[in-house]
Amino acid sequence: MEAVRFSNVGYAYPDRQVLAGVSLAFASGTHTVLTGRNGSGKSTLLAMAAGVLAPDSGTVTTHARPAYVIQHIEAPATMPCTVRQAVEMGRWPHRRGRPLRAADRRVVADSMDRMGILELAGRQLRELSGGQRQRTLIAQGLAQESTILLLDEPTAGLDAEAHRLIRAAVAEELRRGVTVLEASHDAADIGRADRVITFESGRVSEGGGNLARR
Ligand SMILES: Nc1ncnc2c1ncn2[C@@H]1O[C@H](COP(=O)(O)OP(=O)(O)OP(=O)(O)O)[C@@H](O)[C@H]1O
Repeated sequence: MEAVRFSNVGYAYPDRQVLAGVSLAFASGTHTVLTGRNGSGKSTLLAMAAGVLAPDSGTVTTHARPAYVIQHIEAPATMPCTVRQAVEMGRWPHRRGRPLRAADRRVVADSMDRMGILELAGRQLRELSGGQRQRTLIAQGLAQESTILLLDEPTAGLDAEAHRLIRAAVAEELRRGVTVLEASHDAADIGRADRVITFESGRVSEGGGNLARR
């Protein structure tokens, strides 16, 4: 089964072509790390997988509604909202307008626990450090209980404990059959992946990863 497919995808911002002729398919339940220089197009590809950017050419097919976790530096830090409320937003796709139920609250608490932020539940987002905000966004992504998890540099700038929690959460999602696409520059993250895709000058190449080694 396939979770996401890019077919001959091109994308340009007004002053630069970022991706050209990219064709990739991601099998369900696999873990792929997207790597490559700053500005090589990893975030752009994740945004297209999430459906928040449409390709200029080619097609992107996503076989489920993904949970998309942007980097905390991309998120408004001053939004008047507590950590718990931010993670509860992850339940929106399940609620469809109904109030939060006990089962939703359990998922929210479990997601905060997995990111080690239970004790921050009542804090405003503006009162958090960058790493704490990043953990909150990831907890919001986990609370979505999606079958596709898109993570944009989830461990960048985080301490060793946060890094460990995120790796454990990714491993648990993979055990549950979730497909994980993750942009990362981290050698340890890259070493754990089933597939490693390197971005360069609008193109992608494949190499390394446990699938390639099998
Ligand atoms: N909204 C935008 N308008 C114009 N150019 C943009 C925009 N967003 C990104 N870019 C440019 O597109 C290119 C690809 O950006 P992208 O964020 O996809 O790269 P990346 O590989 O994720 O980089 P990083 O490792 O720094 O996160 C970069 O050169 C960037 O400057």
